[in-house]
Amino acid sequence: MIRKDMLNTLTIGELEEKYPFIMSFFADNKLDVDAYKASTFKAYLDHFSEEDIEEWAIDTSKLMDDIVIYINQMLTFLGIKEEKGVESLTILAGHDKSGNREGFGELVIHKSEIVSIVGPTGSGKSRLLADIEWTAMNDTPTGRSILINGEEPDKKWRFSSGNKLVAQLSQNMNFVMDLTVNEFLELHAKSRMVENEEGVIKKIIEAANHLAGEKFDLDTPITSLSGGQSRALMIADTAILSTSPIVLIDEIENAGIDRKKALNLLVSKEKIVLMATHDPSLALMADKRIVIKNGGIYKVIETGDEEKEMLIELEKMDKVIKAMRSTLRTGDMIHEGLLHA
Ligand SMILES: Nc1ncnc2c1ncn2[C@@H]1O[C@H](COP(=O)(O)OP(=O)(O)OP(=O)(O)O)[C@@H](O)[C@H]1O
Repeated sequence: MIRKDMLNTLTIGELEEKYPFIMSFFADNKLDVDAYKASTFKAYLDHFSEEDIEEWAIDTSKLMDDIVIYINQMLTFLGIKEEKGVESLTILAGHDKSGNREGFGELVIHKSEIVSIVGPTGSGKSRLLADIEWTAMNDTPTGRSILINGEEPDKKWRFSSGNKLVAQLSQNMNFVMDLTVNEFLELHAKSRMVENEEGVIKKIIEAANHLAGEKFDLDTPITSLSGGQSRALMIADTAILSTSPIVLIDEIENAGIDRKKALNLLVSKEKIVLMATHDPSLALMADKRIVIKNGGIYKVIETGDEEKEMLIELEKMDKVIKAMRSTLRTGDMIHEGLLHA
């Protein structure tokens, strides 16, 4: 469905692409829009002079209403459902903490893309994630705006609890409920009204155990999960159960989970993933990285071939550190041989 305010941003060319039948509306109303494909319909109507309007009895405000009615009636008549999910997320520039405009116009992130957010402590990484979660409309301290599929997002995203735009994995994951893992997942699955609850729960626990160092089962009380286990559970739960098309991760800690597997699990679900991180191997796994400085997006870097090659080296180093960690855990000595593990 189209709303009248959408006519303020969509050009006639875009309208024709989205709603090809609109051409007969222009023809029926004898509107020659050929030279105005790059303008909005409103701008096209505004070009008529007083004389034109009088001579041809053009009622511009009625035409604005009629075009909306026409499009919506045609969509209903043709049985076209426009709910296409979230294909892209656009960040429109705001300003940094000193009020300087951010150094980019707009940044578009597409489905299945991973974007990392890097920057010093306190620079504003969490603030950027919060702007996205709140679908900021120039109403947060940064003055940024967020568009979904290139359009102003529906306010429903802010307030509906079931149909959330964003699933957020935050730094602190403290459970206070007295439930077993199974009860917790059951509650969640019920609230999402999934079919085949049991199968889904099984899938989540399998995925969580795949991520966590130490295994746990469905009867474990969630309050006795370790930091790594609860994080693994939340990641698996978000990837499998959550319908939110955007996942925001505020630093995947090194708390005993395989972060690379975690990321792959989240991304394989055709989601948009943004993660704040200080970790080079995670940052380079992303397609792009946003560098934040003094509260503003300072630059956006594409992860090029050279960096992707470095990622292979980093993975080797990670493996060495992992081997040393498990050597420490089991009470053995660290030795040079581990460097070639
Ligand atoms: N553009 C901005 N204008 C005004 N205030 C901002 C801006 N960006 C961030 N801030 C504020 O600066 C403070 C620090 O930001 P934030 O917590 O996002 O930093 P961070 O990079 O996530 O830090 P850490 O790495 O320690 O988690 C917050 O209070 C935030 O609201």
